Amino acid sequence: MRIDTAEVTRVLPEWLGRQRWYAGKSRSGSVAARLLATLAPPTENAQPTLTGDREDQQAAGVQIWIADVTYPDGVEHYQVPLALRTQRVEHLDRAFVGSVTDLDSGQSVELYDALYDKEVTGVWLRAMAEESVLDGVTFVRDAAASEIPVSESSLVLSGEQSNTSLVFGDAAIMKVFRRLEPGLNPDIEIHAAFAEIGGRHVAKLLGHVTTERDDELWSLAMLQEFLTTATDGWQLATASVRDLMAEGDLHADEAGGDFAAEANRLGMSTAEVHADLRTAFGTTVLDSAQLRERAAAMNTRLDAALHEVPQLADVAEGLRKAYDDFAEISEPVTAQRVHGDLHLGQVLRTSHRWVILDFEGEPAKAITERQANDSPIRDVAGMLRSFDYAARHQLIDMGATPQSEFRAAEWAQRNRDAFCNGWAEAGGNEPAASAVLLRAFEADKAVYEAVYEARNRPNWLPIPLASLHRLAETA
Ligand SMILES: Nc1ncnc2c1ncn2[C@@H]1O[C@H](COP(=O)(O)OP(=O)(O)O)[C@@H](O)[C@H]1O
Ligand SMILES: O=P(O)(O)O[C@H]1O[C@H](CO)[C@@H](O[C@H]2O[C@H](CO)[C@@H](O)[C@H](O)[C@H]2O)[C@H](O)[C@H]1O
Repeated sequence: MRIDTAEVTRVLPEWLGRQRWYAGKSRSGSVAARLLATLAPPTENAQPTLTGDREDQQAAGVQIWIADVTYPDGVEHYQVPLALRTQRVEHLDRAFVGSVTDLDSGQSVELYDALYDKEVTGVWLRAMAEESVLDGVTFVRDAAASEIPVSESSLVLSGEQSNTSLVFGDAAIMKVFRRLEPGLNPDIEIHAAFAEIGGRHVAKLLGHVTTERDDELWSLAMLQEFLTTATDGWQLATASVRDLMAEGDLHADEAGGDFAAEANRLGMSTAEVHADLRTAFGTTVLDSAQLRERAAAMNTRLDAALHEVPQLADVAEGLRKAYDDFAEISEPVTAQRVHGDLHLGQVLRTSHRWVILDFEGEPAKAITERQANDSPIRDVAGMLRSFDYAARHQLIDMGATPQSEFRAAEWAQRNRDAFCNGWAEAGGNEPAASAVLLRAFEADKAVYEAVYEARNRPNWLPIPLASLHRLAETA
């Protein structure tokens, strides 16, 4: 079975535009498909059927395609693993990408997002367990072969994510990176480093997948142990806010489901992760010239954001003042590897401890930028933003009143303080002592969030905008 690149190029744009992880929705780019690798030819991949249905008995081929999207100011590359089938498959309807023609037989070939096709996802795990190289794609095993659950069936996680994650049984989770860039993905890099130093607050790395092109390494996927008993911080924090709002007039410390003790432990765990990152990668110092450069970059991000979110004009002057204060910090600032996109959706509470996930950094930044050392206050700011989000997002659904606004602000403040105290107690500096850094980082993050919300969840845009008003006023 051979399919024509031009035909794949024809069907991809409409499907891409519907994917949550596709960052190009608000821009017009031209899409060109290219075949990266064939992981399994159609005839060699027949799997025993799960359901016994006839349609499942077709042998699907598996290919990794890349969608190169060209905009006036650059190119983005998206990974699109495709399952090639000879017939439409009803239960895969939501993963249908398009129909093309087999160049050899003239028959129709039905293309599906392979990550939703349970009959083919085992290819990735088997190749990692066997440390295979398939058509230039290298499958690396980072744990014992017995820890790779090759015979488990997969299920795609349905959350709003930048990548696509599949859970195999309840043993492993594979994240397939969607937007690709040259370089070892920091998520793989940091998990591998933590395996060496014995970091306690991350999930175990089981394997990863890379390829080489034009003498550069590209990261395609990462496999980790799946933490079955875990609940994510966003669910726990928003349940606490719901409990509070359901009570008539109680304060956050009086209502059931108070989150502050967990926020405090989360702060401590974050400080331990920062210490592990220092052990693994060392520290550097940001001098005044570098601080000015970072402030200039924040201003540039604000300039770009103003084009997409015109409401930012009301706060721009105050934010620029926060960035000026950052540029004028006179003492050197200690820098290290950081998480880069820390928020409540990136932390899991297991029965033993908080675990931090997804060390990729902000998906919108280049890998080199995400690997650059920064102040760990950047992560503290990210989490503080998340407490604002958890408190305020329910006001969007239920409608804000002066009283609910007040109570949401009180919940956010209580948990922000608890987190900062935990971070300081476990070895971070007191964040309040770094107030200028904290305010600038919070502002920079909330500007990023304003763009993110405008593109993905416009009804949530008021959340970062409200915080930006507060930050602009205090600058
Ligand atoms: N090791 C794990 N164990 C259990 N759940 C996980 C694990 N890793 C990720 N998850 C779940 O998958 C979600 C997405 O993972 P994440 O790494 O944040 O992907 P993305 O880069 O797409 O945002 C997380 O919010 C979490 O709910
Ligand atoms: O997909 P990622 O987890 O890498 O991160 C992106 O999506 C996040 C939303 O899912 C977004 O986070 C923002 O919304 C969260 C609530 O859904 C909130 O807790 C965060 O504080 C807020 O930044 C994140 O910014 C984006 O990079």
